[in-house]
Amino acid sequence: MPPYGVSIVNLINTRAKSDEQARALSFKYFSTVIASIHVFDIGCALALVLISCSGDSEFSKESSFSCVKNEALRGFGTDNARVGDFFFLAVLRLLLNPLLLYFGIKWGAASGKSLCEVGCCVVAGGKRRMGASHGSADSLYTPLTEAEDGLEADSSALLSPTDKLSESTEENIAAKAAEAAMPTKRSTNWTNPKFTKRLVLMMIFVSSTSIQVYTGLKVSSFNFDGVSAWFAPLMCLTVLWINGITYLSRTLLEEMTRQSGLFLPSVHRHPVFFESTLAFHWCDLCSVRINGKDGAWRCKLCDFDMCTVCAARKDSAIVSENMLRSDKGVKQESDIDNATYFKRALGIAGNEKYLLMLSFFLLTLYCLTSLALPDFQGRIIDKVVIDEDGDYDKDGFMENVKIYLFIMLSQGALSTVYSAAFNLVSRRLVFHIRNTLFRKIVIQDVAYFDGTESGRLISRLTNDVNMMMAPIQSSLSSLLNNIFMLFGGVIFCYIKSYRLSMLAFVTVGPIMYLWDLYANWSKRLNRQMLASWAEGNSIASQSLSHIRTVKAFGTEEMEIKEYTAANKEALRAGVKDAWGNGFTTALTSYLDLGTGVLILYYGGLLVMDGEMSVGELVTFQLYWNMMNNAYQNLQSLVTSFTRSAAGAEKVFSLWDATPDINPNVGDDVRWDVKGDIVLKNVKFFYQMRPDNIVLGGLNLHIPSGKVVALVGRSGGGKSTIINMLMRFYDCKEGSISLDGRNYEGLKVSQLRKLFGVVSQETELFAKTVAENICYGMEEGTYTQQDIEEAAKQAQAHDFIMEMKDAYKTRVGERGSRISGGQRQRLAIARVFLRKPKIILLDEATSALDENSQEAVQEALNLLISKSNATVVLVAHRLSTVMNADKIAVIDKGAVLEEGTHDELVKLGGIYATLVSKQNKKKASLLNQKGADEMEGSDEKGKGKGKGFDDIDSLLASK
Ligand SMILES: Nc1ncnc2c1ncn2[C@@H]1O[C@H](COP(=O)(O)OP(=O)(O)OP(=O)(O)O)[C@@H](O)[C@H]1O
Repeated sequence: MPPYGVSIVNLINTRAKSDEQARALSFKYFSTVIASIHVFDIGCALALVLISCSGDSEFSKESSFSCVKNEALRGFGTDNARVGDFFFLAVLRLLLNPLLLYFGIKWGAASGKSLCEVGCCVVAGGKRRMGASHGSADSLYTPLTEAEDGLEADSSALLSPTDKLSESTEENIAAKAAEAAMPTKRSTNWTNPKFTKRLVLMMIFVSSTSIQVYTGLKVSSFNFDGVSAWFAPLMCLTVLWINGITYLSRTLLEEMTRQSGLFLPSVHRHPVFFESTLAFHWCDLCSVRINGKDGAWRCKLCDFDMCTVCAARKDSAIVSENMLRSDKGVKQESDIDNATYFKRALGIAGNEKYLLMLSFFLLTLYCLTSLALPDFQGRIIDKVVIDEDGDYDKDGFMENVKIYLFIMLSQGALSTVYSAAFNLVSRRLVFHIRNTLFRKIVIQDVAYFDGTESGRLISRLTNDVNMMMAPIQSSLSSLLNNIFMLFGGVIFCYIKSYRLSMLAFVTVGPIMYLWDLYANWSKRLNRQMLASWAEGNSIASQSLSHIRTVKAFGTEEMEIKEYTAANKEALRAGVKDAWGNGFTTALTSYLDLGTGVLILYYGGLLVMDGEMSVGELVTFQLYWNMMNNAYQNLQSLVTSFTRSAAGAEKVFSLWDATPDINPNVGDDVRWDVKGDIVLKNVKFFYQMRPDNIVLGGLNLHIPSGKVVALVGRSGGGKSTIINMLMRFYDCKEGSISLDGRNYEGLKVSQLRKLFGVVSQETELFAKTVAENICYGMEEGTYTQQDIEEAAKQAQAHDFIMEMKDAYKTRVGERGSRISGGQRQRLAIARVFLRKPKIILLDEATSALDENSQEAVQEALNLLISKSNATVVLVAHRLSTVMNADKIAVIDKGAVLEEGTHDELVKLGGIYATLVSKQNKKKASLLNQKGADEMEGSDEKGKGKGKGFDDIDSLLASK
């Protein structure tokens, strides 16, 4: 039995929109079914009494009412031919069960208030608060980054979007949440809800097991001679009703008395439940490790954890990581329940429908052969037993052996073909899903990647797809197989001997109950164990990836100690679980074995009485085992299926998500682009930091063919302007136009082809130098000579030729095998090769040392002078911007000054101050250098010239 079982209640919970609704739904469904079963139960018992009454000549003379009354009172003790006790016990169940449930729910309910009661719903309120949605009507957005009245209505909405999200509740919800979810103190008095609940659960278990044992024994020893043929099935049904009522009542009680869950539809699709022991996990919203002392919220259906801090934050739904977001905000993930998942998965499998149908057909045949086998095994045994005439039926024996052999061989062949067919379907599906999903990920907006870790995306491509495919790959076939075996097993058991079945079924309830108890306990331990392993892995991977630092600091022993401690924690939980598992296995095995012994003992008696043959007894045993195994397999399959649906939810959400900046939507860029760009009243903030308004109404004209330099304080928004020019993001307000055409109306895949970019940190691929230079160019549009020419212009050819494999040298992941300056020159070579209309240089030399800077700067100067392109240059040194056609001083998201160098110096503003500071600094450095030279010290002056024209340090100096 899997420790992470998913119950019917969990599935019902996913349909609710609040905790109260979840319980109300569970109550409605469960109580209706329980009440119906009670009606059937009483009906069955009454039918037994009536049949017994009408068939008895002694009673038929009496009035029907007194006949029923008398019959209902008889049957206990030695009166084995009467069924009044069945009626009496059914009435007892009808009275006792609701009473126990009532007390259990009333006094066993967890005392903590629901989170919504204490105000945590403010987090969930994203959806509730915001009615309007972005974009098109069919958009799935939960419009979290937008205030209710829209950005246009009020610029303050843009300036502090999170303020708009806050409602009056500013209390410390985390503390309240924890308090609400804290289990009540341990005590064993009657007022303790936990104790009361356990007591009631125990009473339900004991009462139902005793009634079941009594019923089983009664049926097995009942004298069926001369009674109606309806007696047997009606009595058998009684056992089914008892088991049903017990299981449903227990589940209902657990659900109605559990701690309150939390529904945060804007953060996670399923309800989450507080777990005080959840440690070593990582919060899925902030990626911070969960502190063991605080506990956390956990989804029972999928692997989603949320720390108490995130649960308390009112902006969790806006800035949380790993949410499905596009340029305009967080999108709501698709709501995929088991049925939808199944339909969609089959929809994808639609291309393979013939193969799939063939697999199902073969599987059905396989199941039928499996169900036929035990019967023939029994027949063969019967043929080797001496019959009444003291003979063996040799012919019959041979015939049955032949049929058995034939069925076995066909079964083998069928299983080979159907599993091969299923395998084929699943492999083709995985191929299709992976390709489509990668495509879907790559086309997402840059905003999506801002809030997602690449590791998660890789996991989505691998783990989530695998998890989602698991049922189709293997479970689907075994699901059908086991359903067949379960129902077939039960039916054949009853056909072979309902008396034996009745007796054997007595043990099913207790076995299920014990496994249930163990599963709940083991679940906690297993989570602890997995979390400790994850912790160990994290320690190992961190120390191995930073092995030089570990060695330099001599912290090998410390790392080993931490790693061992995490593993020790896992071992501790593992040992506990092993004991628990051993104990439960022993107990349930005894019950299982007990059932086996019971079957053999009572079956033996039936054989001796001539009621069944030896072969039939063996057949019964085989069907019983078949049914038992199928039941256990189904338990884990349902869980795996539900978990797959949870994995599929993420995959399908991404599958369905269309980016707001769709690369292939918009007008073609067909005209002869001049490169004249106008930014008009552009307002912008990044989604992950909506409180930080980066551009607050920026206006800037970038004339075609000119060099425009952006200067200003770090964090002022210069790189953001470059991002906006590349249309990585759209403006929240205002507009950008290219040659008079609105950016947002243009096809972005074509727009981006107009640009050549050299950024602060050049990202190279783990490919060869040549492949990196021509990255993104269509084959046939360039030659090797073009690549080399571009490299020469970018001052990269010499260092490339110095490498052993020259242009075929592989540069390593992110270009790690070459220096920063060399990487930049390859980036410049890319631009030379592409010959773009617009060149964006975003502090291309800032991450380099003095020597590399010079070489790269030279290459850049050449690039600027040779190309007729429009150039936007973000610079951190005054010397690089002085020759620009236009200099714009950017600070706090606005253009403070603009003009040529001379104009700005004349203006006497910030830029002029920078220039005069630079001049002073230069003079003082020269003086210092002169003094040093006179003192004969070379060392003192070293490095002081560095950054004398660095804009940031000039702005910082007084
Ligand atoms: N992806 C992002 N998500 C959230 N905030 C961001 C992101 N990128 C930048 N910021 C923030 O936006 C503001 C402007 O950043 P930007 O990189 O545009 O400044 P900059 O002027 O280019 O600075 P620098 O000269 O240091 O590169 C900063 O406050 C920065 O912290």
